[in-house]
Amino acid sequence: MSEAKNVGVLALQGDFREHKQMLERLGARVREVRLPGHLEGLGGLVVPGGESTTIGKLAAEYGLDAAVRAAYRAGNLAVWGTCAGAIWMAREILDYRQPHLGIMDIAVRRNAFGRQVDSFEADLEVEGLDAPFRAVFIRAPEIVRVGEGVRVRARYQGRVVFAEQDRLWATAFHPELTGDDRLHREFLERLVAS
Ligand SMILES: NC(=O)CC[C@H](N)C(=O)O
Repeated sequence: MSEAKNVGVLALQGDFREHKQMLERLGARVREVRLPGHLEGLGGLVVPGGESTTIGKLAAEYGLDAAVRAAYRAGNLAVWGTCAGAIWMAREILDYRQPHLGIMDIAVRRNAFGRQVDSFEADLEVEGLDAPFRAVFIRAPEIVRVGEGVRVRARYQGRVVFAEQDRLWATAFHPELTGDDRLHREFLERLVAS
């Protein structure tokens, strides 16, 4: 990468440190975002996995949901939600009422891959990548509906686990937990330099 990109990780709850480390290894300047003011000057924001109800409540309490929505609509923020982060981004969450960002035209079902298997790994064919991506699923959601402007980039057993809409990404899996940094690299490369 020729120039450092300014990117944030939402650091309210969940495994934001793993994302931060991976982004820093790729040469990005990474800021932990806990308050609306921390969004200033960022080209992208990664929302980690964790517990989507907790993330949603804390984000609402600190005014971060409104601030992220505004920054996205102003046209200068890319947002990537992973697992709980993807749930937070979804317009619709099946069966639950919880505060969320709701900017991405998808519907998700939490904990969609069965109670008996809390976590598993799988090699996914991801559109745009030339070799399979080892994906870690931990009590993962499924993307059950995608709107018209949404591109499906990966499925697992026919179910959507990676969706892209404009500057928004939602992955049901955890791309920060293996050494494979191809998606973090692509996310950074696409950001407008700031
Ligand atoms: N690994 C994760 O982020 C799990 C998400 C969690 N099951 C939720 O619904 O919030």
